[in-house]
Amino acid sequence: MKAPTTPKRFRIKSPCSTANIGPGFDVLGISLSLYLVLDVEVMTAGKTFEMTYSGEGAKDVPLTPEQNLITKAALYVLSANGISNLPPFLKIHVHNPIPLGRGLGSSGAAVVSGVLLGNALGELKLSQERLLDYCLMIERHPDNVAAALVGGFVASYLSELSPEVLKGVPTSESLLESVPSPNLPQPPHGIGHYVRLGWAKEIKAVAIVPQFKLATAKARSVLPDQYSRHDVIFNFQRLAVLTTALGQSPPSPGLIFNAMQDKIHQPYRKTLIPGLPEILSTITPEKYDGLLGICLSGAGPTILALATKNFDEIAKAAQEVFKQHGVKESFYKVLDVVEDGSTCVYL
Ligand SMILES: Nc1ncnc2c1ncn2[C@@H]1O[C@H](COP(=O)(O)OP(=O)(O)O)[C@@H](O)[C@H]1O
Ligand SMILES: N[C@@H](CCOP(=O)(O)O)C(=O)O
Repeated sequence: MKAPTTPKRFRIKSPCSTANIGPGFDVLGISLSLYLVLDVEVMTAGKTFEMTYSGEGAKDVPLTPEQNLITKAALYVLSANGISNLPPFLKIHVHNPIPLGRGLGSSGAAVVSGVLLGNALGELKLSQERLLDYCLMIERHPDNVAAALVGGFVASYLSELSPEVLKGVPTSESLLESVPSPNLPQPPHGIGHYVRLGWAKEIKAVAIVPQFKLATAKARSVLPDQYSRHDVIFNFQRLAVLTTALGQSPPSPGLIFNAMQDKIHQPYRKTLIPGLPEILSTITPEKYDGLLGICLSGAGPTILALATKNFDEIAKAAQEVFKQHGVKESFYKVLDVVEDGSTCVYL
């Protein structure tokens, strides 16, 4: 890629997200008010590549284009569109307040912002649907990336791809490993489908974040390949009710608390998250006025409580159970559901 004739500056913002919301494993996602921000300068001359980083992960996240998830996603989008490298004089500052490996969609935000970065650097003008296809080539479950890209409370599914189409689709890992090769395969069209659901404005998300990481890949590896009909129906019934119940004002704690129960992922992940069964069974709307429901945020270990009041009391109760189970350090954030999704704004 050549340097532009005039310098360009833009800012990309991608929100964090909480996925699953109990029964909606790999289906539901909500974007929340904590944003990964990229400040990008494409210069006509000067220093070659410079990436700086502040916030969560500053000590661990690699800052070379071939290793960093954000730039790898951008390089993939560029390569799939016939552009084999980044512009020669590029400066990126990343500010990341999203804790890594905690179930708040840090990788989803990194992937979405990287795909937007590739789109902007290559001046590709991809549609939102096509951007989602690119995100899904990298992060194969749609819940976090769909919510981070479009914003709000989102339900999504993936197309079933025919064996012929699937033959040309590399695994996410091999795709990222082959970055930055030229002419990587484009994603099939229309892999991801989503709908935005109603959200009652008075509901806030309390994220109780223990001070240990759990990689999503590890938390997915403990899940079984097959489920009983009973457990699948259990989740379907609750999922259908939950998608509407969270949009009703005033929200019903009785309906929502029960509709946030799950038999597909949380029971299997309890071995990875000390105190999880006790948190889910003892922190109830009967004991905590304003609580609507409580579940694992994404793959964990963060706990998500949906509530209309008493946020601090609810969060402290979860922290106390973590402490009793040996998780001494944790913090919490009271977050808003944000509707605007990811943005790229020229400065
Ligand atoms: N801002 C970022 N920049 C680069 N890589 C990131 C960033 N955020 C997350 N990642 C990558 O994603 C990994 C965490 O992803 P994952 O295990 O799915 O947890 P999470 O629930 O936070 O998405 C990190 O270890 C890191 O490799
Ligand atoms: N549906 C996924 C969601 C993972 O979310 P993350 O924020 O933990 O990456 C899962 O439960 O595995």
